[in-house]
Amino acid sequence: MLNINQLHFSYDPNAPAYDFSLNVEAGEILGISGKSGSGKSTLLDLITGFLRPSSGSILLNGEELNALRTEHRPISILFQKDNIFEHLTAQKNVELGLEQPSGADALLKQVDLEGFEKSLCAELSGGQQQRVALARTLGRNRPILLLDEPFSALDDQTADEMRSLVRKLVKQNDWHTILVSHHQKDLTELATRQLALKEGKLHAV
Ligand SMILES: Nc1ncnc2c1ncn2[C@@H]1O[C@H](COP(=O)(O)OP(=O)(O)OP(=O)(O)O)[C@@H](O)[C@H]1O
Repeated sequence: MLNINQLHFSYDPNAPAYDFSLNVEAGEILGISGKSGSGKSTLLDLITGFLRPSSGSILLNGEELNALRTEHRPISILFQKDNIFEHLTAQKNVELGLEQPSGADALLKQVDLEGFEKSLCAELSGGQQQRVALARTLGRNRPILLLDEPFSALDDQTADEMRSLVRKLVKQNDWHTILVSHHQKDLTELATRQLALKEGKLHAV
């Protein structure tokens, strides 16, 4: 279980204060909606450690993550774009996430990219690029997955396919997943539970 308890943060003393509390079970996708500027990126940055809270805790299965530097937190992130190195092949991108460089092809197969191992990522479609990023996520297999508008740059059909794939992988790997999105379809079709971010706090939907 991922527990975020009263994570308190403010950009400066005169700015609005954020106070975040949430829980995510293994294999669950918590959807977070919120208007532009409501603080969705701020929440994700606090979880990854790019921002430091003034108080509160982040616990994964009882273990405190606050003290860990960003690169040591057991977290993968999938953004809308720029998740991969376009000048490298699909295989190389996946290998970057692995401790030993074997196994990338099997991971690419799991995201239906068999036959694209040697393709330059710059030549792949947006959906295929997201699949490469997911293969790398699979290879690292970190227990927390943050999805930041991950399907917004994709056409409807590709976004549908990606939602199915992500749903399957989260379940298979028991990732504690938080999805932030403006897109109602992402939230209704992917999230197992939803919260709305308003005025610095999370509310039940
Ligand atoms: N580095 C910063 N310094 C001061 N204020 C900031 C900083 N970054 C963000 N903010 C402010 O904090 C608020 C929340 O920003 P945040 O980027 O978290 O919103 P968001 O919900 O992710 O928005 P969007 O959906 O547009 O990406 C906004 O009012 C923003 O202007």
